[in-house]
Amino acid sequence: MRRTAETDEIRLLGVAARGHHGVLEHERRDGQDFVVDVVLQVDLAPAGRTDELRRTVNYAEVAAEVVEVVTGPAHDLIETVAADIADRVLARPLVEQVEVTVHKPQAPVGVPFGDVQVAVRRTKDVPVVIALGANLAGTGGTDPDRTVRDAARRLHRVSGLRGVRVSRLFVTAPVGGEAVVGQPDYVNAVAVARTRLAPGTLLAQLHRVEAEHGRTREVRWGARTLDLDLVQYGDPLAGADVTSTDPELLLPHPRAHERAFVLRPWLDVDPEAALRVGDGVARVRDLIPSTADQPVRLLDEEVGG
Ligand SMILES: Nc1ncnc2c1ncn2[C@@H]1O[C@H](COP(=O)(O)OP(=O)(O)OP(=O)(O)O)[C@@H](O)[C@H]1O
Ligand SMILES: Nc1nc2c(c(=O)[nH]1)N=C(CO)CN2
Repeated sequence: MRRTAETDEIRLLGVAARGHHGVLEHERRDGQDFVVDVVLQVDLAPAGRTDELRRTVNYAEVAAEVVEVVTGPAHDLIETVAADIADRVLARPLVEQVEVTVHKPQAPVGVPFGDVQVAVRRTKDVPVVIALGANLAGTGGTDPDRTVRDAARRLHRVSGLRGVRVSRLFVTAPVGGEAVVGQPDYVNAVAVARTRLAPGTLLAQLHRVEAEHGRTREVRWGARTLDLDLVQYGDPLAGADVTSTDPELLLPHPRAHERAFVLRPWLDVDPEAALRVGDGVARVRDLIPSTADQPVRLLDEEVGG
């Protein structure tokens, strides 16, 4: 079945408020009525499944945001009003695309007219970091390094991901204390990309790729044919990353900052990489020294190229 988020929508129509936007002096002075429609693309399947408000976008909050912009500082153009609203609504993690229409029915047009509207559409485009790992043979006995390479290639075909770049492959000792004793070494890599998908939708796509490679979810920290973790969603240096304490999707990944098997490949693909750690933001290159006790080596070094 086609992913539903591409078709699911919340439509908030006819939000009315008085504002002072306009080029003419009397518009600035007297104000007039503005009417705004907001159409949000949001994957509504999780909310439909659980009946939980936190799994969708609260349209009352969006309406309040619209009124705040319309009644807020005056702009010359309704284009600016529409773009402001669109940017604010799109910053909500679950919103993948937004279309905002601003109507100005009392605009000084000079001739009889029905309505004037501007409509802007904005699509999410967020940097993301995905960690790949494998330490068991896949379906048909595929080696872990082959599985990681295949999965990395597969990421290029995930609808809603673009600009995928993948690190070289690293061989890493299993991390996780007692739980990983006796496990074979892992092959790890990190992919950086941009996405228009909401975090949960992207994670669902990653789970699908894991399943295609024969991943079954059993023991926590158990050996696995393929593990894809969403390490970070958004740019922490711009203060534009999503943080989440939902156990189904913790963001940033709570253990990434202490894992050489994530940090080393990440630095390999992005020397300027930065990660939110608690209240601060650290460069990945500065986090690596404290993981020096975790054995990590380039796979290519091992096979001589
Ligand atoms: N940032 C995240 N990326 C991937 N899965 C996450 C994330 N945050 C929470 N999870 C949840 O963790 C659950 C268990 O995932 P998984 O079995 O891959 O954990 P793990 O790989 O054994 O441990 P770790 O999370 O320490 O790497 C998943 O069902 C998923 O919903
Ligand atoms: N070296 C290494 N150790 C791990 C890894 C991994 O990918 N590489 N993944 C784990 C759980 O996701 C637990 N431990």
